[in-house]
Amino acid sequence: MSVIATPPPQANPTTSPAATELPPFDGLLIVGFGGPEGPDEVMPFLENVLRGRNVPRERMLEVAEHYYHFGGVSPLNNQVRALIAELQPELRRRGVDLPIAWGNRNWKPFLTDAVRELTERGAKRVLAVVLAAYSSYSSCRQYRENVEAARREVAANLPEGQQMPIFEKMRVYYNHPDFIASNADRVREALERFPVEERDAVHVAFTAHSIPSVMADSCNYALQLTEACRLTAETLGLPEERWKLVYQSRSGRPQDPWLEPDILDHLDALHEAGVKNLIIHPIGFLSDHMEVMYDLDEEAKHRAEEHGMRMERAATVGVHPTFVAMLAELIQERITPGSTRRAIGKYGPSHDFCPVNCCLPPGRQPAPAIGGQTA
Ligand SMILES: CC1=C(CCC(=O)O)c2cc3nc(cc4[nH]c(cc5[nH]c(cc1n2)c(C)c5CCC(=O)O)c(CCC(=O)O)c4C)C(CCC(=O)O)=C3C
Ligand SMILES: [Fe+2]
Repeated sequence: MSVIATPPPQANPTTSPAATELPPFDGLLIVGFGGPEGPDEVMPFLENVLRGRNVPRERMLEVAEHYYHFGGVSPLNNQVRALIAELQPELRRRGVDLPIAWGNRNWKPFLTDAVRELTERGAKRVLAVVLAAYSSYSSCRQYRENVEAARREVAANLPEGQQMPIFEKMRVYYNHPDFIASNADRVREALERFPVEERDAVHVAFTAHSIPSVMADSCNYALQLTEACRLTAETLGLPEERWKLVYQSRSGRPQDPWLEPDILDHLDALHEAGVKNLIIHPIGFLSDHMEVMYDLDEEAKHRAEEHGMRMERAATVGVHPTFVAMLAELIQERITPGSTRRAIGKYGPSHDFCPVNCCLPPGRQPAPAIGGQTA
């Protein structure tokens, strides 16, 4: 365990630079994963995703085929554009009027350009809104490192008279009441596609991106996912024996353990158990991007059909108004010192500043990152 200095008592229970020393937030950075928008972009995008990773070339070529199957276009970038288009007026309605820039880890528009844009606009303190609801190396720390790397790149070529902004990261929100409410709504929408008399027997498989077991051991990813599923099921009145958290989109080398069970194995098990009706809800993702379209709507759908099962895929939260309102609330909360920090369930609101070595897999050198505790 790392030793973390006890923070002073404050509304925000994390160690941060004394708020009085800092300028107010004056910019928002939306941080996404990125996806290709044409066939020529698929391979360079995948090279970016997998640089330095233990993922065999065959897996990369296989995933390239998933993208080509849809014309080489991931829907992800357009989904982020749609989300920002909803978020902007929602923020303005709340009296929050900050410039927004958007940048991705793996593809255009890149983070470095977004950081440069905010810097050129004279931003002094920027809140990074990462489009991921749970903590893990992939979904939290790596984004924090990516923003810091972008910040350094921009800082290295800073025109005279310009100053670099400070960057912080918004907390994860897997247990925010409005995140849970939006997910529950999505499952309900799918449930309504079943005949009324069958609804009481429909099973729900919640899915999330699998990650390597060593990565999972160093973070609360599975714990947070389990809690989000539990809270969503509770909201729906869904008994424990009718839902399960499973994983999808396993990558990596076959010999390395990743989080299980896989959705396809789960479909086999449900079939064995005589289950006829299933909803798959990708609670681990925020939009219906390529891994949802391919791994669920193609692969899992096909497996369900082989088993003679009815499978309905629930939508991700996407631009659900309650989800958009939650993002706006979290932004408002963070830029307004002393705000109430809403969360439900067992764990309370997640930290604003990540502890030292938060989500750091063993053997990985900590790279410089934004949004960490300073004491
Ligand atoms: C936790 C997590 C999230 C959720 C949090 C978040 O949203 O960030 C997520 C999201 C996404 N993952 C995505 C795509 C891919 N992920 C890959 C590979 C990997 N993902 C991982 C984890 C996660 N991934 C990991 C541990 C790897 C192995 C390589 C590594 O250690 O980094 C690969 C490589 C090929 C392969 O699948 O092997 C691709 C193409 C897309 C975009 C889809 C589109 O284009 O529409 C999105 C939103
Ligand atoms: Fe991924």
